[in-house]
Amino acid sequence: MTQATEHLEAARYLEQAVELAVRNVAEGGGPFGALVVTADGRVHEGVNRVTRDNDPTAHAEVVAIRAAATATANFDLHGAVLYASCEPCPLCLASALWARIDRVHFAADRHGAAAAGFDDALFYDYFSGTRPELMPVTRDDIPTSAAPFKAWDAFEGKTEY
Ligand SMILES: Nc1ccnc(=O)[nH]1
Repeated sequence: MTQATEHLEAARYLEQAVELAVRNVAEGGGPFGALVVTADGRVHEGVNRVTRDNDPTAHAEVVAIRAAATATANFDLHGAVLYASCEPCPLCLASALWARIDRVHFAADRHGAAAAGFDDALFYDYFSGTRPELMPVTRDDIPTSAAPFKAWDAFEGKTEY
């Protein structure tokens, strides 16, 4: 696919993601929508459901990834593309990495989200190491720390991911 054709395809899916986001606001959700297009060409939708489900992890991108994994009965979404109405936050990027998604396209960016009152840019700062005070993370090593990995290593029936 040429770059121009890829951009046109991305724009088409991003318009859909933005439509989902706009509709979701009227339905009481956050202003975010996302699509996962799996390798088979099927389109899996997600909208932000944080406040309606009392689920702080229910970002549009995560909801779309969950829908795609459920519909394809596979935790590995390689060959899939994520389209998001807004730049995916670190949670969503990590989710896409774990899902083995090929690539990501987004429309608005973290600064647009910040202007609307969302903390995406702030959390990017946390991960870049400039705002460690937002949430201290401490290691407390204990004698059994390695036991789960030893159990995993020894277990013959494991499903690796
Ligand atoms: N990029 C996003 C930020 C916040 N909520 C979402 O659903 N998506």
